[in-house]
Amino acid sequence: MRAFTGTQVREAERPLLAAGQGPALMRRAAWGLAEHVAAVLRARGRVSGATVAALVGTGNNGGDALWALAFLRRRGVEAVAVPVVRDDDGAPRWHAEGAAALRAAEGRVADAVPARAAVVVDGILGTGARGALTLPAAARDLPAGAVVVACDVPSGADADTGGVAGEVLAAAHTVTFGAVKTGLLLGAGAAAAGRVHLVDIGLGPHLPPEPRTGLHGVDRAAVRRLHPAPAPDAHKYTRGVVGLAAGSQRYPGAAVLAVGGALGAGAGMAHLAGPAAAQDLVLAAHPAALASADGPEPDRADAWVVGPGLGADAEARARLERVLDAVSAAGREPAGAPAVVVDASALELVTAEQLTALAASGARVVLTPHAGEWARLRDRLPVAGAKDADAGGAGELERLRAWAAAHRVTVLLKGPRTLVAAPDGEAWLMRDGGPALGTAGTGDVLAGVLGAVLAADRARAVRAGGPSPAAGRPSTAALAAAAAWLHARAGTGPAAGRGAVADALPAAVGTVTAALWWEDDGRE
Ligand SMILES: NC(=O)C1=CN([C@@H]2O[C@H](COP(=O)(O)OP(=O)(O)OC[C@H]3O[C@@H](n4cnc5c(N)ncnc54)[C@H](O)[C@@H]3O)[C@@H](O)[C@H]2O)[C@@H](O)CC1
Ligand SMILES: Nc1ncnc2c1ncn2[C@@H]1O[C@H](COP(=O)(O)OP(=O)(O)O)[C@@H](O)[C@H]1O
Repeated sequence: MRAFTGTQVREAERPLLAAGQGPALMRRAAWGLAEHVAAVLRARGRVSGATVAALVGTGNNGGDALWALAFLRRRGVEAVAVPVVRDDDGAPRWHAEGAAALRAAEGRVADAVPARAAVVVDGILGTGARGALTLPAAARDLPAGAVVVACDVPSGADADTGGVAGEVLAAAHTVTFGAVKTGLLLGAGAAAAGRVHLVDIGLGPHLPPEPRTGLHGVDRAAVRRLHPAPAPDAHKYTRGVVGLAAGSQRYPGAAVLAVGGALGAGAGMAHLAGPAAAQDLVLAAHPAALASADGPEPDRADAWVVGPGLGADAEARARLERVLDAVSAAGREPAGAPAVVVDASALELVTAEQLTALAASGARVVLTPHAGEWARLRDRLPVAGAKDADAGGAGELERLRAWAAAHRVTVLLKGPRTLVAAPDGEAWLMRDGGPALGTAGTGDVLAGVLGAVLAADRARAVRAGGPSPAAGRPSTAALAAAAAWLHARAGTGPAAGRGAVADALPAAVGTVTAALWWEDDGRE
């Protein structure tokens, strides 16, 4: 699934409208809307005899709602249209053909939503909305039991950004046309949209094809492609070696969690570079891991994870520098630079110059801040267009894109939903997971999972004859989204265990990864 801004969808519609297909598109959209409303009615009892009211605005969004009422009327529904704008002479200001269709179907017009309405369709505003909305009186006093179904976009939400500048009419369902709008997935718009249903109206061939436009969604099929099962002749080095500069005397546990994440996601080898306290704990928890002061030889690591539990002292800084040196040294070798995950403490330490050097080395670089780390990164390493703080939504996506582009790194922003943006603008949204993951240490596991996914990709590329990120290799942003999906699934599935989620998470990642890789291969 890929989501597009309302503006991109309007662009895609333009040639079809110019070719006179507007009315056909509208009827297709309205038919899909009517189908979903009928499904809501069926779930509540019956369709015929039920009352559906629509709040109808002045534009095509209102036109969709009027046509949908007309279709529903033909299925025995009592269809009531409530115009939200009237001209001085009292005549409703609305889509003339839609109104004619409703009249022909013997629908009614009223000034308020009847108390018996089982469903209220919100056809006030769609992608044509500009600026703040003040809800019309008829939208303020809806019957308590009525289910609100938004037509295309909840009125008041910006279809591009998910921002809500004024008031918004919250819906239980949004039936959207042509493509899912980014404003339905982000920020306040996502909260107001409820469940989103897509109706195909034939816009597909007209939507922008490039990966850097739109917002990609990640699912199981995508993750299977991005993090495939090891080849039958795989061995530990061809599956990917992850080096982890993690854990310190003060925070040794983070090393255990990060190494566990890497092993759970199927790394061929996970090798800790850390102090004795962290080494001991890691080996006690994961006998399969390696642990030493310096980690793998520079030419052995396919990916480095730096940061979990590193701390902020001079030693932490020196450990970060050692990893970055190893990466640039390896970048000069034929196999090319290993990937780097910059997480946790390393996000507080890394400098703009270091990011520039990493980008120049050709390494895949992913920074994994949570909201607090992200705010500090933007303060410490400011970028035009990434600074101003507004509430959530695609404003946030655009800031992420601007920052990623300026520093030429991929950024994975953690939180209740995970957003990934690449320097070229490619962006992914991962909405799996849940509050079960909101405990200390789960981010450390994610860093390890991401290290394993990136290491596997590099090892595959080296085996195939060259690590160049171009030709046929997945994008860094896609790999990061895949890692976030594995982590989220592990955190919410039955394998996650109860209570101390982070401790149980590496094993749960292993269960999810094994199911992803082996479940269809005919073995028990
Ligand atoms: N054009 C077409 O053929 C198609 C249109 N579609 C529908 O058309 C919608 C877009 O229609 P429109 O472009 O007519 O736009 P809208 O119906 O979203 O808005 C119509 C009018 O509302 C007013 N308005 C804008 N912002 C306002 C605010 N903040 N407060 C009060 N009034 C405001 C403006 O006068 C604007 O022109 C889509 O969301 C979709 O529902 C779909 O049926 C697909 C096909
Ligand atoms: N409410 C939530 N819903 C979904 N995912 C969540 C939620 N809260 C936290 N997470 C996920 O859990 C992880 C927490 O990471 P982080 O804040 O870095 O934890 P820590 O630093 O303690 O390891 C992230 O992957 C984040 O996306």
